[in-house]
Amino acid sequence: MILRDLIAHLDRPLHSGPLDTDITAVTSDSRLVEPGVAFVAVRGESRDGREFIPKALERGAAVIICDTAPDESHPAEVPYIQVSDTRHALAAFARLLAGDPSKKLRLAGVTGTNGKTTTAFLIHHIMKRVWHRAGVIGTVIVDDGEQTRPANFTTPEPVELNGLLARMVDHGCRGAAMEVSSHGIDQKRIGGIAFDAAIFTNLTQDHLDYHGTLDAYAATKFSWFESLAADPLGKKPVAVINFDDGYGEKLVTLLGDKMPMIKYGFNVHCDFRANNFKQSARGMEFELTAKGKSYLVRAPLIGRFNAYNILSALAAASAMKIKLRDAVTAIAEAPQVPGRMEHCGTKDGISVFVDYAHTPDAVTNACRTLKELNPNRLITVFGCGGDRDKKKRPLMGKAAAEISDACIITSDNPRSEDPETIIKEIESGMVGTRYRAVVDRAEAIRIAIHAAGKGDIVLIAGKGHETYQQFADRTIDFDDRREARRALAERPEPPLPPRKR
Ligand SMILES: CC(=O)N[C@H]1[C@@H](OP(=O)(O)OP(=O)(O)OC[C@H]2O[C@@H](n3ccc(=O)[nH]c3=O)[C@H](O)[C@@H]2O)O[C@H](CO)[C@@H](O)[C@@H]1O[C@H](C)C(=O)N[C@@H](C)C(=O)N[C@H](CCC(=O)O)C(=O)O
Ligand SMILES: Nc1ncnc2c1ncn2[C@@H]1O[C@H](COP(=O)(O)OP(=O)(O)OP(=O)(O)O)[C@@H](O)[C@H]1O
Ligand SMILES: N[C@H](CCC[C@H](N)C(=O)O)C(=O)O
Ligand SMILES: [Mg+2]
Repeated sequence: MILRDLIAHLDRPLHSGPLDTDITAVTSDSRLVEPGVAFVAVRGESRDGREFIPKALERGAAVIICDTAPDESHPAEVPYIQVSDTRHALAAFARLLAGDPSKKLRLAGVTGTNGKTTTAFLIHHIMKRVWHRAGVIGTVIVDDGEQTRPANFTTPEPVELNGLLARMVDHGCRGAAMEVSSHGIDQKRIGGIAFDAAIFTNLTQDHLDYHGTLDAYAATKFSWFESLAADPLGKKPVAVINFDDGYGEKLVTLLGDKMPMIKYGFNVHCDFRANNFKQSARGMEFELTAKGKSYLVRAPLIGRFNAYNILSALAAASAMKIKLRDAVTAIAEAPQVPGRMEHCGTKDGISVFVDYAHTPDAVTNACRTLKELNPNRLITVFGCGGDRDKKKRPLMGKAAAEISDACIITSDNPRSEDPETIIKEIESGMVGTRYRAVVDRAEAIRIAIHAAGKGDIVLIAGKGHETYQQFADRTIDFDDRREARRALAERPEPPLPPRKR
């Protein structure tokens, strides 16, 4: 695309150098620059992209985009564009160079502290059942309609994101579901992406390391809805909001009548309302009241929180013109979301579940759900990630201790931090229950599963689908599900029953 046409989409850019240059791609990483590629110098948290302008020029950058004026040494023959917001420019170039793919798909975005991955999986499943081809982008996998691969980010950077959406269009997908993280909103990774449905699942404590306060975190989430209301980008996006959640209620008030809205939850004021929720170890059912009709929803998922995820998936599907009856039928065969309340086996009357609960609210939900299955005891194994929100550590401890009968505190991904220090911070919130600290996660899992007896449930929380464990100096292969199965298999065989006389 010609540079002149690209910069027409930027907000009052200042420019120098030739504008008839052909631009083939864009990047914010100097290491990926080649001739024909535009380099956007983004100021990050640890590095300032402007440091890498000389490197980008050396590698043949076709244009430099920056938020300050060029220095004197800048070669006159290389165009230089000065903008007020480099992340906005990066997103705009990425989108335009990929052919603005979000406009060619029905796209549902999911934001909120918990439930994004699950909800995106559910919407993707419904879309595939009804439209045959659909894509998904999130924490666990990306599926471009033909190939599935493990994800790098929850919400990818603009070049990867638009490239994925373009491949979905090429592969004949009619729609896609994607997770919208608060980092993704704040860093404008979703800049210019046109959504048909925007879901708000809930907001509870997480990511205070990044956002500072819960209100600032909420404001970031809300800003996505406000921007869709102010500029729907040629679509008529519907906001799908959890109206049982305090922040969801605030969002409803904030949006007023600025955009169409579906409120969901268990309370009587909801447009998509659940009632008569029941669950067993195998799944759940509830009555859905929506659009003046009533439906019996059955799903092979457990946990009242998953009823919320299902409600929002059904509401989003309906907002995207999928017949509610078809969506309800599809949900009855919803897939297992990897590492979300994943049952990893039963032996000697002991059941083991792996769940990605890594926030205080998620730990509460996961523990409560399993307690509702009436185990003899609930034994919870968990830790907290290093280099992430420290304030959630005692709160996760408190949540696990309050509901579980026994806990083993262990390491999650310690990253650059000392695992024992993280464990101490968790311990400071633990009251009431019996617990032990075991730094080695495999050992902690083994101890819990070997100490369990008939009728007990073991919950291994925090790492879900992850297949690695990150330490300061190394990353190892690690999978809670594999460790759980191994520990179950290693349990000694029960003694033979006494001989009949
Ligand atoms: C906190 C955070 O989100 N950080 C992101 C941020 O990093 P940063 O601001 O520190 O960037 P930086 O390393 O200082 O680099 C600045 C710029 O210099 C460029 N650079 C750097 C080196 C070089 O040689 N040449 C060069 O051009 C970089 O490409 C970058 O554009 O910008 C980088 C590039 O744009 C991202 O890769 C990086 O994500 C890091 C890896 C990360 O871990 N992010 C996580 C926290 C994240 O985004 N998570 C959310 C999920 C959260 C959830 O909901 O649970 C997600 O959506 O995945
Ligand atoms: N709607 C919900 N409300 C509260 N807790 C939930 C909800 N859905 C899932 N959870 C809990 O949160 C955990 C993470 O769920 P999920 O992966 O769907 O969320 P996420 O928002 O994608 O998380 P992340 O931001 O880490 O990717 C689950 O394992 C479960 O314990
Ligand atoms: N998206 C979350 C995942 C946390 C998962 C947990 N296992 C950890 O490593 O802290 C984050 O990056 O904060
Ligand atoms: Mg996720």
